[in-house]
Amino acid sequence: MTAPFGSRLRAAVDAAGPVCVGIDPHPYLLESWGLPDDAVGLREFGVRVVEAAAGRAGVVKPQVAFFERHGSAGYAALEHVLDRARTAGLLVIADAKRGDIGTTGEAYGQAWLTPGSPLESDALTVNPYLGLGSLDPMRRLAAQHGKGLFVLAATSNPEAFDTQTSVRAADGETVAAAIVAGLATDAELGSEGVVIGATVRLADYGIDTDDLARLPVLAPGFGAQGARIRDLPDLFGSAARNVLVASSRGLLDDGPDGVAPAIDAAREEVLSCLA
Ligand SMILES: O=c1ccn([C@@H]2O[C@H](COP(=O)(O)O)[C@@H](O)[C@H]2O)c(=O)[nH]1
Repeated sequence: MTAPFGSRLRAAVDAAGPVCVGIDPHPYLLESWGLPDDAVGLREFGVRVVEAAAGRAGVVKPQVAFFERHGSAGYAALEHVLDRARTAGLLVIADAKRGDIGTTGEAYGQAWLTPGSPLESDALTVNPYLGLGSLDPMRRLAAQHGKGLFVLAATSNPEAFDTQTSVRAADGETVAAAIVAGLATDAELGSEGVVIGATVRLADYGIDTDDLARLPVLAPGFGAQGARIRDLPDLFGSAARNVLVASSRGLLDDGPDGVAPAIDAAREEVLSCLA
């Protein structure tokens, strides 16, 4: 029986640190890495990031969209990268932001969260804006298979602000805070987590750091989007130890030989600011 995702995440972070390495093969990165913008280039790019991340970070996060650009060949490349990452002992969060009505959502869960599926990952980013309840089939599948979900709550992109800070009821709770409140907190570190951009201020969303005490927090926005690792304690307070410090371009921009040093530097900076 596989251990729950939350426990596996805690163990991975304790062993290798809280940096979550994005695998985002942007066309400009493929070119600067000397790789073709095709399935061969995607596969090589992903494998090089995995090799740099193994032992230096606990978690990688492939951005599915960049693989999807190349259709079925891109998906074959992604399957290879997922397998290499999991074989290397890295936890994989597939950043696909899936969400749909329940029956279709169940099929997404089967694709990404079922053991033996070609796209099997350890966790998946999911979109609750068709209603948190629409995620129930995926939540059941994740729990059944020891997988994780990261539910979009307060995303790093500025244009999400109005929707996610909307007050939905007389009690003044925001949409984002309601999503956080709706997640399972049945373990010291649960298997249902949230996506909260490192570019946002929790107070604007009515989210208290205590609300995050038992939730893994996937925090994109470090690096290229402007968030700074040294601000982690100010951004997340008492929940900072639950945060996966996610960065893609910031770790990838210096070319294939720059990835390992960039991960090392990020990990050291996180550990020193949390010490
Ligand atoms: O709120 C969110 C949710 C997901 N992302 C994703 O993270 C990476 C960020 O890439 P950078 O190069 O570090 O900016 C990317 O895959 C996004 O789709 C996010 O940025 N914000």
